[in-house]
Amino acid sequence: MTHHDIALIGFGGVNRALAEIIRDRGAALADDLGFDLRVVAITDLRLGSLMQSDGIDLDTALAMTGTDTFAGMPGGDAEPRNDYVIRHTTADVISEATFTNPIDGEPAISHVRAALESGKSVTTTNKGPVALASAELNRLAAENGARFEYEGSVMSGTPVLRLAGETLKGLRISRIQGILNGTSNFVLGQMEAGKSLEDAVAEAQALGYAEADPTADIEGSDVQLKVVILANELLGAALTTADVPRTGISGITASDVISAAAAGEHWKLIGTVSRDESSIVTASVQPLSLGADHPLAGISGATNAVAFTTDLLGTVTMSGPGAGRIETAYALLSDIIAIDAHQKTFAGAL
Ligand SMILES: NC(=O)C1=CN([C@@H]2O[C@H](COP(=O)(O)OP(=O)(O)OC[C@H]3O[C@@H](n4cnc5c(N)ncnc54)[C@H](O)[C@@H]3O)[C@@H](O)[C@H]2O)C=CC1
Ligand SMILES: N[C@@H](CC=O)C(=O)O
Repeated sequence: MTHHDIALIGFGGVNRALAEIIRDRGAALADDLGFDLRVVAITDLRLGSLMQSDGIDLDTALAMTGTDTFAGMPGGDAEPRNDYVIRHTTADVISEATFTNPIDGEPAISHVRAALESGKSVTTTNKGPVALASAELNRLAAENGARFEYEGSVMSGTPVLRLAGETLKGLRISRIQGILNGTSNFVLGQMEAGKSLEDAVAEAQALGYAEADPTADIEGSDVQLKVVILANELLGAALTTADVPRTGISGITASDVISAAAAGEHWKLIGTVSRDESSIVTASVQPLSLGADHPLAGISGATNAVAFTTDLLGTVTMSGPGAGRIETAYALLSDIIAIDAHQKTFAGAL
């Protein structure tokens, strides 16, 4: 049986949900997947840091709230000490799930860099490092014999990056169009049902869908990061957020949404990536009112969907959860499974 020790950097909704999965399903996962998981370090802005190389008691950690602190526990400290913990933990996998910073990706980029420099693999749902530094971080991973995995950075637990990256090979994709933000899609649906934008955002926050600053969801910068990731990962582009014009949904009024619905249409925040005949890739983010015949028109709630326009298959649409604690934690687990599989393949090849 193989073992993976995990360090959780940021102990909010998503990494807590990963800890719950490990606590509640660890034994079943070991039977199914052939490896054991153990959490040996946790850091968080509010709780501080905890390093216990023989495994942290997850019931105790999960019972802690934002007013508690790890200080006073064996291996505990009131400060997160992210860099120290990442470099010195006995974990072989670092799970980075701190706030996404859409401007410069920090401090998450530094967390990922520190992990990879010390030969530890990384799983992350944080869009900043992936959209803003994936070339450097993938290079660093390769140089240090580690893996950088980020399935949950687009469409939460729905495996769009691996699915499209593997199963659409050999097709020419000319367009990727998607509903890529669960919060804004949920909010637009709630507005159709008569709720105010503010009340709908508060509900999305309570459900664990929204960013720490939900402006990123409403004003489109979250989708901007995701279209950069799709363009660069799946179309081999080298876009940055500066290349992607963006308009969010704050200008869409309740009456816009209700009158569109009366005409059989639905407002959606749409991210689009296009590749022309000369392979020039462009991208944008904007709200569009979609007619009922559009493949994305019926996607509701926090569900996300992506329609790929291809030469040999026409349009291929993938949909699934786009936000949520457990759904997103599954993406982290799927990355750990990929890291394990890669290590076993590599060991088998030696
Ligand atoms: N919640 C969701 O549905 C999804 C979230 N994500 C991404 O996953 C990441 C985590 O999301 P959530 O857990 O929902 O967010 P959250 O806001 O619930 O948790 C983030 C945690 O990180 C901690 N933190 C922030 N900066 C830190 C730092 N410098 N050092 C140590 N701890 C720090 C905070 O104290 C908080 O506990 C975010 O980057 C988010 O964009 C991605 C896909 C879906
Ligand atoms: N806040 C985001 C979470 C996933 O990236 C969303 O609502 O889609």
